[in-house]
Amino acid sequence: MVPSFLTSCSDLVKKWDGLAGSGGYCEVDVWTEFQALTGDVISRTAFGSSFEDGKRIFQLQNEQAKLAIEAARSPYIPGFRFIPTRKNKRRWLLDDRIKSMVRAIIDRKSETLQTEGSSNSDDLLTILLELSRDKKNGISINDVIEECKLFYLAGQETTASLLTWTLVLLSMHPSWQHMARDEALRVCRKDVPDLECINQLKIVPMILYEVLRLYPSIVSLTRRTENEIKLGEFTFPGGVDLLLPVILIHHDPECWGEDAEEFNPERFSNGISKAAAKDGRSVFYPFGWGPRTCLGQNFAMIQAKMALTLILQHFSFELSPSYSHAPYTVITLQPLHGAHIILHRL
Ligand code: HEM
Repeated sequence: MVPSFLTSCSDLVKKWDGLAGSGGYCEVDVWTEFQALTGDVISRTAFGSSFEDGKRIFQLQNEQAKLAIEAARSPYIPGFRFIPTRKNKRRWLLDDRIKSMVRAIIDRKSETLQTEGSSNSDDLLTILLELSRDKKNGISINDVIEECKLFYLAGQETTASLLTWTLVLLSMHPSWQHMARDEALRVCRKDVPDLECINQLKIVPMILYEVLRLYPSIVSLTRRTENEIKLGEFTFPGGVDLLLPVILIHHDPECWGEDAEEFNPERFSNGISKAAAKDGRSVFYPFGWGPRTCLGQNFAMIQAKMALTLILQHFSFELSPSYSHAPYTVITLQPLHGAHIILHRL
């Protein structure tokens, strides 16, 4: 996992270095750049050597998700989704293509597993295929396909959103940018960061938590009551959909104090539980909570720390004059007009 992170993050820094050219600076839309980075990382982790094919699948999935959101936002007409309109036909075609491409990767991988065994690969697909071989407790090939798709949907944009808002906020708060860079250079020097040095960072994770508090990638969670349940002073019958407004709780002065709207990573200096007026663990939900909590939170945090450390080691950055602050939600919290940042090579 970590080598995949490093390969992808180092490629990004090299690309930016090239763009900076002899002038030593360049402007990039980090929202687009980080989506490509996190897609690359997940594709490598999920599909190993087939990661280029995986990326093509993910592009099709993106298009499919956009069409699904458009449909969900249109007035509901029963049965309309079965009518062969241009967009519906495109959705069906995308579904077929994605499934057949994933199936082709799976077939190739199964063949390699049969001839070479699994000792050389630790990608998600190999692990899932090993599970699907267990006839008694195993999962079906359809489950394998769905898991690969979910892994990408859940992990790509969320992590890109975290990294994007981090660069935006560190541009708005240069003193925290300096502190983070000092730490990155002190702990990891100019070396390629490994897991050991990443784990020694204190300020970088404080910053990432504060970004997730103010700009949670997923702004609300839903739950359905199974049976009658009492929550605080309210009693809900079974079958009720509840919405947990993560972003509102994260901005509530009763939980976080009068400076709840301010970017102050210091509040996380003694860990999550001490960050809020109440126990931080009960008012901080960037990765959800309970049995359905995010499976990829460690994956996301290691990737974000590694990417941020590499960027801090090589560049200082500021907002472009063309940047306009407009967070909006399409599944994840994203910048409506992109996030244009000027990078200066150090
Ligand atoms: C900053 C990055 C991320 C954020 C903020 C985030 C946030 C979340 C949230 C809020 C949930 C819903 C939890 C709930 O309902 O209680 C979730 C679920 C999930 N996440 Fe993440 N996630 C991130 C990255 C990732 C990554 C990188 C992966 C995979 C590599 C991933 C895989 C999943 C999966 C599989 C679920 C579904 C768990 C289930 O329903 O049982 N996430 N995530």
